[in-house]
Amino acid sequence: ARRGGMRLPFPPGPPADPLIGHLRIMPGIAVSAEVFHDWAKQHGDVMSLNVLGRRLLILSSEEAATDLLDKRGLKYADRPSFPMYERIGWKDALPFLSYGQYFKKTRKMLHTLLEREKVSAFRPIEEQEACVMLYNFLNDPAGMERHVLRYSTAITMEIAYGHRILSNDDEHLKAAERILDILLEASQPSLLDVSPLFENLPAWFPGAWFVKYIQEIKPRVLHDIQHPVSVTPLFQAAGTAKQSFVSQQLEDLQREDQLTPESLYDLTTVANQIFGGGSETSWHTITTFIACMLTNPDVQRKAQEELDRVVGDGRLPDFTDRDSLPYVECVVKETMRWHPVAPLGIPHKATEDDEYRGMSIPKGATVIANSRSITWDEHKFHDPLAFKPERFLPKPVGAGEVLPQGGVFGWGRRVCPGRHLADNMVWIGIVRILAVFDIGKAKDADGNVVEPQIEFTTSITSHPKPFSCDLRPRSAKATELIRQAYDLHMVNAAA
Ligand code: HEM
Repeated sequence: ARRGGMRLPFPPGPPADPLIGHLRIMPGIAVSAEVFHDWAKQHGDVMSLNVLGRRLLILSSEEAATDLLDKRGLKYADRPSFPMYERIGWKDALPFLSYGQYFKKTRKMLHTLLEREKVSAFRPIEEQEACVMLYNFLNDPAGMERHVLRYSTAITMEIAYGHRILSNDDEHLKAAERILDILLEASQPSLLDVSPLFENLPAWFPGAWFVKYIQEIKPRVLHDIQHPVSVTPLFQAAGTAKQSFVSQQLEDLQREDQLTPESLYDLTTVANQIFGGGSETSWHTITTFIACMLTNPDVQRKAQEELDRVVGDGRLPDFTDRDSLPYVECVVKETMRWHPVAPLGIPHKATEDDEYRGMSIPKGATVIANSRSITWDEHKFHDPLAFKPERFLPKPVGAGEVLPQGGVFGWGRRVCPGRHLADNMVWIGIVRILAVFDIGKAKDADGNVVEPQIEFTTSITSHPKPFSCDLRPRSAKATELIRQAYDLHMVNAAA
């Protein structure tokens, strides 16, 4: 961009090499959010990097991200290309789609299902699956990770496909778990980031690991996308299909005589976003919450005091209690602030030249809003690294701080379409765990307390590395409640 004949400067950044730019100092994806956060302290909340001639913009404040990605949403609605994700079978997955007709079509299909007013219809599924999670915690506390994964996967599977997960061995749980591994593996830098021409390298060529990887993983990925839809007509024919996004869409298409290979493909792709987008993210959030309770026992106690006071011990909390549980609400927010599921969000791309605060943003620049900086902004949050839910309570009881929604769910035209569903899934899961379980430190075989080490595995999303904890029902009454709720669920499941 130019002003008065003068070329505007690019936003500042760390010193660059004249030829390869910042390539040499670019951090790996696992630590990018932290490194960019540090750089921003020196170079400001709008930084730019040059990687082999490509411009990368890092926004490190809510203001900058809102000004560009929200207020000028159309200019930043595009995505850069994700060469590996596109080649392993996710080329039409909404998070990675370029802005255009197909994006608009699939986003609308998803939006229609997930609007704020519509998602309350899924509450019974969420409440039920929360009961299953509690029951699994009771019987197999060491398997906590898998039980949370089952919780989030079961909800999205039922909403998307009408498939009810009734066993810990259900194959869709493996598919959901696989997404975490694939996101990690396929986000490693590869020659494809430099040029698509490398796609044609022979698999034995040095550095061409991705050729074999794509060959191996793509059939798996495509199977995971197509399989749940391909079996739906069988369930429909047998009369056992539950109402779902897919069954509803299939019925509509059949009635309107619009069921074609293309419309079936679109439907399959969109349904996979509910499953792929929803199960991973809620799984990470609830596991992160458990890690935070382990390391912040005072917070846990305070939330439980509120629950005991408002709900008592005679029943499990449900959605009607939400407004009466302000501290629990803050715990959920603080979990999302303290460690956002997507530390760098998902990158956007500038579709035209732009200018901001007297600096030039060139067309084609990749634009990242660093959630880590935005939710740890010391101008907005006192003691930002500490886990302090009361920061969100109004003054004078709390600090009156506000959670930047964008730092959790993203921005503008690419804002997470599943955020209202996610909000419900995460809240009911967390509140029910708090109501009936004490999350404490585990003991080793010799009876010594294991001090928790909470670390994260990070690619585009971030998940706590395995940690041990002691999940203990809060009372005999709590155990009874869990059993009763589960029995009721099984009766309903059989119906
Ligand atoms: C705690 C749970 C969740 C978190 C923290 C989360 C976070 C995000 C973020 C940060 C983005 C990127 C936004 C941007 O580019 O600016 C995103 C996109 C997306 N999310 Fe979520 N999400 C969650 C749950 C869900 C659920 C439940 C679904 C589906 C049912 C979902 C589906 C999607 C899809 C399809 C996109 C891509 C949208 C696009 O590119 O236009 N997410 N999410």
